[in-house]
Amino acid sequence: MPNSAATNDTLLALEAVLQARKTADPSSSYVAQLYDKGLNKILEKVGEEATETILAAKDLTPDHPQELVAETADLWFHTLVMLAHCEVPVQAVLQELDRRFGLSGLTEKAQRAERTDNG
Ligand SMILES: N=c1c2ncn([C@@H]3O[C@H](COP(=O)(O)OP(=O)(O)OP(=O)(O)O)[C@@H](O)[C@H]3O)c2ncn1[C@@H]1O[C@H](COP(=O)(O)O)[C@@H](O)[C@H]1O
Repeated sequence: MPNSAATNDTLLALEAVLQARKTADPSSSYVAQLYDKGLNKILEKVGEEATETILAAKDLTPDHPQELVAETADLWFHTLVMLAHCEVPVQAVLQELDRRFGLSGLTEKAQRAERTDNG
């Protein structure tokens, strides 16, 4: 089973913090401020960070990867806030990636088309 314990531990520890922030005072927490502003604001941030990640990748020079690393971290962080707000566990996404692991995207796409054809 493909699994990076360090990566999963970090994501799951962060998820626990994001859950705890649901009862935090917005004046003391960026995450609580996002929850307070609601889903549209969270989605706006996900879109903004996705755009910034794309721009960082386009401007990437091999000896300076840090900007792309930082923007990708911002994007992942805001998607985790989105999942927490929507009550979707991070574990469900990790399990879905594990389920897909080793399955070619082309094979999966063909299976999807077959399922659609069969109603
Ligand atoms: N990983 C992060 C993290 N990554 C990015 N950010 C914040 O996300 C924001 C995104 O950057 P922007 O420049 O777009 O922010 P901004 O201009 O203030 O945003 P807007 O006013 O435009 O909405 C910044 O304020 C970053 O500090 C994060 N804030 C929090 N975390 C984690 O979440 C935990 C809880 O945070 P708090 O709820 O603030 O305690 C922290 O301990 C961290 O582990």
